[in-house]
Amino acid sequence: MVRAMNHKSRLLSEEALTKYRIELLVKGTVVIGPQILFTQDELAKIDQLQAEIPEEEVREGDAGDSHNVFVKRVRIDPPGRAPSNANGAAPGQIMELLERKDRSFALRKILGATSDYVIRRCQMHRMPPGSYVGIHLDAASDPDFEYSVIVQLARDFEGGEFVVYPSGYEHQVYRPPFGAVLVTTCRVQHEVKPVLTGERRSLVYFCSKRSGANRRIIESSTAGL
Ligand SMILES: O=C(O)CCC(=O)C(=O)O
Ligand SMILES: [Fe+2]
Repeated sequence: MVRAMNHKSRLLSEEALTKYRIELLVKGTVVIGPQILFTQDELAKIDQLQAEIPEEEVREGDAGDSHNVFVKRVRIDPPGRAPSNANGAAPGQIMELLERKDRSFALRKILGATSDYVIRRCQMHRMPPGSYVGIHLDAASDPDFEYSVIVQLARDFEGGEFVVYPSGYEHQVYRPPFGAVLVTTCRVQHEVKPVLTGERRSLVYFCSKRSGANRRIIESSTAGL
């Protein structure tokens, strides 16, 4: 029994993982409920570590899209360079927590990979009232981004819905609760609606099968020739 467990996720049954996998394939987005991928203790640890990371205000996205959000960088993925953890001890500790074996195994199954995905970029968002993230495509930041994983870190806020716009389908509106994890493909446009009251906070990471330099600059310079 114990031996069999070694090859499985301790977080979820094979059946549950398959159910999430299918929903992600069919809809492009899936929400994994609270207390499944992250325990309360892990969320508290992330909260404690993030206090040490400096915050910047971001008003423009990588593709000129409009945002209004406070960002803490955990792992950066600059064009033309390989991803690296942001300075200081806390980013490395958050990455270590995200990459724990059971969680990586469960995510790999949900994302449908035979080998581990790498986390190319990771950041935390704080959105007081009036903040929003305009419509954008995550793959515009890095063409190798495949899935974004968004952990909900706040309980009390209104607005801030996550809206996806699959081409040829009705848009979908998500309001995941505290501790839930929303996984979405980086090839579908989406936005975060303005926060109305309270404060929305999230931890966002972008997964890819490729670990080399961000190919964004190379692609755009080729396009310009
Ligand atoms: O904070 C979030 O919920 C995700 C925002 C987003 O779409 C992004 O960072 O690409
Ligand atoms: Fe996004």
